Amino acid sequence: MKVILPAKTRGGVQQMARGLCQIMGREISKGNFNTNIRQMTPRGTLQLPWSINSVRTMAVLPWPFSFQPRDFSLPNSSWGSDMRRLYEHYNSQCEVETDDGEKKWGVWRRLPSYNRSLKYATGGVYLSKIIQSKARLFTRNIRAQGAGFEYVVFVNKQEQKCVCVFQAGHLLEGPPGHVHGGAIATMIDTVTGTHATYLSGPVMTANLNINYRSPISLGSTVLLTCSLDKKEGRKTFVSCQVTNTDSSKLHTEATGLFLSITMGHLLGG
Ligand SMILES: CCCCCCCCCCCCCCCC(=O)SCCNC(=O)CCNC(=O)[C@H](O)C(C)(C)COP(=O)(O)OP(=O)(O)OC[C@H]1O[C@@H](n2cnc3c(N)ncnc32)[C@H](O)[C@@H]1OP(=O)(O)O
Repeated sequence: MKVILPAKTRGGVQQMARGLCQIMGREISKGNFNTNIRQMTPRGTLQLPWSINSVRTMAVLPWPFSFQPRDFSLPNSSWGSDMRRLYEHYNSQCEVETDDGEKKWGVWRRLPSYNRSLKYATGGVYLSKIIQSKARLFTRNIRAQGAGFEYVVFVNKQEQKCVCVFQAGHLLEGPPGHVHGGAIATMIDTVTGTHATYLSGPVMTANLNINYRSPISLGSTVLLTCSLDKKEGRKTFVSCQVTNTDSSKLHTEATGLFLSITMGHLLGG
């Protein structure tokens, strides 16, 4: 499919490319996306977990990611002790110091939160400024700290695994005193989807199977642990377990199928 971009979307493409690289923990300066993608970091060679061609394909399509100044994945005053302790546990493994004092990436990587601003809807219709400016990632749309979804995602590329530390706020109530099943499903979809995207590039959820084993208390912190089951062509199969913080109690388990898409799919191409 050939996509011809309106001039005003090209800046957004640059922005999206930069956004992708920030998600991967790297910086990219304006204009060097195609030429310097393999040398964009002072820390070493960039190794994207999916093929470079798919990134190039994405880079010529109008799906701009935009980073807001606030990173919702960083600790805030609403985080309880379990949330902070687990954050520190994984965050301390994101960067390690060598014997000669040099800092290197560790096995884990914290993913910053992001807001994506899609300018076009299915059929290539340009979204109104009002819709664009009001659109929020579902899990980040409650402004009050601690009221909704407080979470941070860490990925481990070596083990093709990811963990999410999630503290469920009071606005997520389902059964009295416990978390709504839809809120749990939302987190599972978000984290498995993020993991599949990290491993395979842009995907959409095709299938999600969830078994609820024991309720989650409102206000508590749980761990979502996701692993890659297999990849078959466009299909990425991910499984997920939701447990208490020391993994001794299983709350929920799920499997998901994610299908790789092109941006044309979202634009109705
Ligand atoms: C870049 C780095 C960023 C990292 C940081 C990212 C952060 C990111 C944070 C946000 C994370 C949020 C994550 C939310 C993710 C959603 O919630 S997505 C929203 C919910 N999902 C949807 O709305 C999807 C709606 N469905 C569709 O659009 C289309 O059905 C799909 C899923 C794209 C598939 O359509 P298609 O591409 O036409 O595929 P199709 O030809 O029908 O099927 C292809 C194959 O898949 C199989 N298949 C299709 N559907 C199914 C199914 N349901 N069950 C079993 N098999 C199926 C087919 O049988 C076929 O198999 P084969 O015959 O090839 O063996």
